[in-house]
Amino acid sequence: MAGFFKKIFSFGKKEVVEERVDETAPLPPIKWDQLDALKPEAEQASHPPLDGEGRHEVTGRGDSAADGASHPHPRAALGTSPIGGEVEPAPQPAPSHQPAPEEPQPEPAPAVPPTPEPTVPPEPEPLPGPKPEEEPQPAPETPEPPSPEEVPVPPAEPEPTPGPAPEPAPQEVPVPAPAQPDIEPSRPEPQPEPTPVEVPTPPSEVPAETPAPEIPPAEALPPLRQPAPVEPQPIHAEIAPEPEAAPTPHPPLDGERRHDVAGRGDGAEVEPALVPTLQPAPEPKPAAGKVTVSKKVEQKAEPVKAPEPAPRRSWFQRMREGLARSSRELTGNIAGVFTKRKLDEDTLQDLEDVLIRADLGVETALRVTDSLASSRYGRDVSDSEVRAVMAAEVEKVLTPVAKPLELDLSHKPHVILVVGVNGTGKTTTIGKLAAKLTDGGLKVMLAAGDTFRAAAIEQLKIWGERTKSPVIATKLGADAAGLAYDAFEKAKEAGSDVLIIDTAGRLQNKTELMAELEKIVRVLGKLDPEAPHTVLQTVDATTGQNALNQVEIFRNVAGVNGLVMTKLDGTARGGILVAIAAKHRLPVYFIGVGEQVDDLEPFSASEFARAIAGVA
Ligand SMILES: Nc1nc2c(ncn2[C@@H]2O[C@H](COP(=O)(O)OP(=O)(O)OP(=O)(O)O)[C@@H](O)[C@H]2O)c(=O)[nH]1
Repeated sequence: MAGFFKKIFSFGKKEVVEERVDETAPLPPIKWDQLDALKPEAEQASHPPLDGEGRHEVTGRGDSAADGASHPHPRAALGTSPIGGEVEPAPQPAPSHQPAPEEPQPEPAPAVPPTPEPTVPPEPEPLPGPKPEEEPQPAPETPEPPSPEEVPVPPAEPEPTPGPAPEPAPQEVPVPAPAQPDIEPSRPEPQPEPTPVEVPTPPSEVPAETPAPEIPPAEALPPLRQPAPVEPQPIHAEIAPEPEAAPTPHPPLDGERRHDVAGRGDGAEVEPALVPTLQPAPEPKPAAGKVTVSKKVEQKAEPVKAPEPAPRRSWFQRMREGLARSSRELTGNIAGVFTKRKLDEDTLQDLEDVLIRADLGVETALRVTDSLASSRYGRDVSDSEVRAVMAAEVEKVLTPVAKPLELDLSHKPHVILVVGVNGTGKTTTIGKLAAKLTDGGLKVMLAAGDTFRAAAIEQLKIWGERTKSPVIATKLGADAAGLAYDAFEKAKEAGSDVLIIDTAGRLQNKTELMAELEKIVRVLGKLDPEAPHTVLQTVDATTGQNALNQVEIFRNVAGVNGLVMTKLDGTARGGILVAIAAKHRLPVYFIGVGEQVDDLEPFSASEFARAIAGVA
């Protein structure tokens, strides 16, 4: 018996060792009788062999299918190393397990976000750490990618598996293509390509997995799964910078990190957004440029005020324009005389007539013709040569009278008595002169001595306001001499530098005029024997030859010692000034070429002579 048992036991071992080959051979002769008797014992004997490793392998295979649940755990725990190498020979069980891991795979795709989330906190470190840990999972899955290719086997199994993990795997599993979709869900577009599908999956990850293509295609599968984890990594890397951007506040949170990150990103973005919003606020500050617009508008308004600049033309320009009529008439007549004609007695006589008609006076006309005859008699002479000679001779006449007005401020005040015919511009000239003096820092007082005309009083008050000069006035028709006396005293009391006295200019009663002017001079002399220190006569250039008589009268009655030629603008009779200067030899201090305050300029003999002669 003992020997029999030994044989059987040893036989059994042989069978076990030799497996099926030995079993086929011996089965026909012996087995049935002995085995039937031995069966219970064999079963009893089977328990002891449990310790043997060989049964483990067998049972292990048989149990593996039944144990399903238990195996998945060890696989998950064991990782790829044991199973991975053996799995190839036993693919079926592996797929059963694979679907389970596959399920996690589809899950990883959705779950991927969580994986990155945990990885997020340790961005640099966790990345390497989680990779090896996750790799075991992808490793079992790595066979899966071939399984999708081999899918025919797994599809039946994945269907049962759908029970455990129904959602993604089952529907996708039935067809190998769906298995790909399993991968695809995590990576959508690559699906159309079968194995390349995996490649396409990496392409999304390509940047990180570029090394994977270097690995042979068989291994490409594992890298494919790795890329899946890798993908989140780059994502983390990408996300990482964001949290870095706004890391400080929320440091730790894993899953929330992304949320936080997103939140941070949002927050961080929000802050910058706020900042830019704040910046736009400062930008509007530069947008203060808008303010400039309003300023421009103001500037536009200003030019509206600037119509006055028109009279800003230079004095000489204004004088030339003012004498234009006089010059045109004169030069035109001269040209008519000397067109293709030699200088002879007739031409000289014609020229003399032209100059006299231009109010230059006989004396000045003779000076010009004499000058031409002495140098150019019997020669062809152009009108320009004639005008040049005329300008030179006129200048010679005017130069002695072209003197600046000098005020002796040793007299307090320096009294200026302004006389002239009505309407020649006395009051206006007083206002212009007061403006010059006050602008020069002198203290000026005005006296409204024309008591016969109310408008003259009011007009002087206006000029007083413009020039900030006090105006001494009395009731209409009052004694002009009495007013002059009072104004002189007040000017002394006020410490005025200059007192300017306006007077009436009635010529219809020469006796009354002379009596009044003499009285004013006499009264002023009581306060200062030398007053009035300056007696200015305004001469209206438009009056022509009458100006010569006016200067004659006022010079005799009031002791005029200086002239102001007014209204030279727009008259054709400016030559009268030359005639007056030649006859009376009185200083011409100023000439008036307009009604504005600055239309009073010192007289220049040269400029006036060239202007009236039409010489540039
Ligand atoms: N175009 C021009 N007009 C002038 C000039 N000077 C004065 N006028 C004008 O001539 C007019 C008479 O000027 P007034 O200053 O009142 O003359 P006035 O001699 O004081 O006259 P009465 O007060 O009546 O004695 C006014 O309309 C002045 O604006 C000038 O140089 N050129």
